[in-house]
This record gives sequence, structure tokens and C-alpha cells, in this order.
Amino acid sequence: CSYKLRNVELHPLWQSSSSVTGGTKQSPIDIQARSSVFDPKLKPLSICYDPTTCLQIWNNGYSFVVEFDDTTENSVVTGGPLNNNFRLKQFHFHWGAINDWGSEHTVDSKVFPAELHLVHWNSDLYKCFEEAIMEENGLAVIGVFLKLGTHHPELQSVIDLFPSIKYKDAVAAFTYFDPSTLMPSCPDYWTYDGSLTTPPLTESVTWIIKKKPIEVTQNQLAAFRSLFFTSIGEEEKKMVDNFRPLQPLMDRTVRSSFR
Ligand SMILES: NS(=O)(=O)c1ccc(Cc2ccc([N+](=O)[O-])cc2)cc1
Ligand SMILES: [Zn+2]
Repeated sequence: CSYKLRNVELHPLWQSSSSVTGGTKQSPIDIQARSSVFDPKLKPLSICYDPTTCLQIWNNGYSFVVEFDDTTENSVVTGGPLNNNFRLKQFHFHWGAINDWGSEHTVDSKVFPAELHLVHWNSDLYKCFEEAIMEENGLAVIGVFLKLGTHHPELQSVIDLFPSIKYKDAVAAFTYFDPSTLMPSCPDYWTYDGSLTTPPLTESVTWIIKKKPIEVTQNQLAAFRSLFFTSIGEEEKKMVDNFRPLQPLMDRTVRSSFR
């Protein structure tokens, strides 16, 4: 049952950041489908990724991160709710210790076992990712839910590198990958203004949450749980439950691209 309360003890990172004082646009949130407002002015998302911009995969102690060369406009997203060009910087995931929880966003309180975040920064307004993180309209993050189902071959090419990045700060070369293979074919999405879900929790993110999940197998989810939060030589702590608790919607409306 994916409605189980998530009574997990939080990784230190999220303990202190379960709510930011004064934050009015924090993420993640529960997306109540019936309260979202269809916006006919929302355009289709325009996503164009060049697989040769893929650089490396590493364990940053919170998740595994696949990073891209963002010195050119070769891998970008625009359209949808976005009024600027956003360059792909990295993608990472959030997941649970078991399949009953793991995603950051929820839909009508339904929790998914994992969630993919594709992180982009506004290259029309800012000079680099580090600057954009701190600024209004600085980032666009596409969220994709994962659900249990068939084997995902393209995700498997990422998972196959896990033995080389088991511990914090381990890095491996990963030089050809198209992250659009990790997205569902259905164009429908929700969008709202929110924040980073890890420190510095800045309210700089236009969230674009795909309505349809992608399918992965139990073994593929279990592979995520073979990673460690800790560095080599430290007492091992399995990398699981690296999601932030739900935050209040406050004075925000979630828009949908579909009726
Ligand atoms: N989970 S999420 O909201 O999509 C998210 C997106 C990007 C990041 C990456 C990141 C955010 C901030 C910093 N920093 O301030 O050094 C470094 C990396 C962290 C978290
Ligand atoms: Zn994330």
C-alpha cells in the first residue's frame, strides 16, 4: 500500500531542513489533481538533449548524480511554463528503503518508490548554475515518478556504473547518455513555483512534474539501495530515504497542461 505513513528517521541533511523559517514556496508538495488548474496557455515542453554532453556520474553523499557539460546550449529545455532557455546541469534521484515510499512529490497522497529530477538553470538570465541556484526563476527541475513494472534498459546503463560509485565522493566517467530516454512519452505535466529540496532550499525552482511515471523493476530499485551515504572506510550507512518531507502549499496554485 503506497498510502503508508513515511515514519522513517531522516538523514541528518533533511532533519534540519524539514522546514525553512519564512519559506512560503517550499518543495516538495502533495499535488492534488482535482485542485490543479488547467492552463490552456501552457505550451508543450521543448526538450533537446545532446547525449555527448554527458560527463560523469558520482556519489555526492545525498544521491547519485549524472552531470552534463553546461558550457553550451546543446542540452536545453524551454517552452511549457518556461519563458527562458534552461541548460541541463545534472540529474539525480530520491528513493526509499522499501517500495512503499521514496518519492518527494506525491499525487493525491500517493507515494511512488522513487523520483527522478532533471535539473536545469536559466542561461538567459544567469552566468552559471551556482548563481542561478540562488535567484528567482533560476532553475527548472523536471520531476518523473518511478513505479514498479517492466525493466528499464536505459536506466540500467546508469545502474551498471553503481559498483564504481558505491561510496561518497566516488566519480566514474559516463560520456554518452540521453536523459530523455528516462522520460515518459506522455506530454502531460503539472507545474508550480517551489524550491530546492536539499540545502540551500532556495525558492528558485519552476517545478515541472510529469503526470505519467516510468516503469522499473524491483531489482533496479534495489540497486539504488546498494549505494552508501558514507565515504569509504567510514561506518557504512545505506543510501535510502533521501527524500525531504512534504511542505505546505501555502498561497500557491498548481497548474496542469492537460484537462
Ligand atoms: N532535489 S532538487 O531540488 O532537484 C535539487 C536540485 C539541485 C541540487 C544541486 C545543488 C544545489 C545546491 C548546491 N549548492 O548550493 O552548492 C549544489 C548542488 C540539489 C537539489
Ligand atoms: Zn532532487
